[in-house]
Amino acid sequence: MLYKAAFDPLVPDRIRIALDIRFSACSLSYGDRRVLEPLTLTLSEHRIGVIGLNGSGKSSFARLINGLQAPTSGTVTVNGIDTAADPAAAARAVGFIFQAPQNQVILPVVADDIALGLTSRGMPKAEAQARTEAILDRFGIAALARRRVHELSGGELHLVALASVLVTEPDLVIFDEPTNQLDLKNRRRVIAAIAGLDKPAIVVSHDLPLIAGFKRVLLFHEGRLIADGPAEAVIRTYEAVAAGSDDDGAASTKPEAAQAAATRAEGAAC
Ligand SMILES: Nc1ncnc2c1ncn2[C@@H]1O[C@H](COP(=O)(O)OP(=O)(O)OP(=O)(O)O)[C@@H](O)[C@H]1O
Repeated sequence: MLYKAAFDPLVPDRIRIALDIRFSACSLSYGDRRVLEPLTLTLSEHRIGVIGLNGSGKSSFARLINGLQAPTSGTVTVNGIDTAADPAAAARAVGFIFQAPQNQVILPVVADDIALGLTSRGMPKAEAQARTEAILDRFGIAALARRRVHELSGGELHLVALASVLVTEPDLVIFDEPTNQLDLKNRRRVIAAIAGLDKPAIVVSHDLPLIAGFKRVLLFHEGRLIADGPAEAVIRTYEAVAAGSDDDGAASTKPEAAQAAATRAEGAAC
């Protein structure tokens, strides 16, 4: 089988955590450049994939969800939190694993960095240390506790970043290109960690096998959501969009390709 589902169907619905993300006429511009067209949608699935060509607006969309980016117009709420009105609450509710996880590390030693996320929220040091040990155990990376972060491999770093986000018990985790630049072994470790998550996750990725099997995948093209539905149908649409694009990956100069793809996706998403 070409695409293997990262989503674990064995996680029963009843232990899944509720998720309610609402975009209401939300748009985003950088200066006078519009990068996301007005978008209204509700997300509640346990696993949501976000795909699209380079520069299509995927990361911008993801950053709106945890308040890293405020909308230019409209609103985004996550479990009732308005992300622009209360970005600190949004950041607590939504853990974000960046494309380059080394950028989210503050302290040089792994365990100290993970514990910092707890002590900075007022947790006593002893409890923070105990929780840090527990999460390192859970990811099978206890041996990394006293290692220096800058010495870690890419895959180890992703797992440490995931541990540092999950230890704070967010309602939702967003992964921005979690398998980017990983070798096969580390890619598998990261995919297994995502599959084993008992929390909702949004996965932004060019790694199509990673999101295959997700019930909900969003396809962005030139700042527009052009397909929204089960992975298989949306991936087919994406392949059509990519085929209609220029060789250098820039957006297509043939709008009919995207238009045709979008029309097909509408049917698929129903
Ligand atoms: N801080 C910023 N200031 C100005 N323009 C930005 C900024 N961040 C992103 N952009 C632009 O917004 C557009 C969408 O970028 P975004 O990072 O959301 O795309 P993406 O789909 O995640 O791309 P990729 O797959 O390459 O990571 C791009 O044209 C990008 O250059």
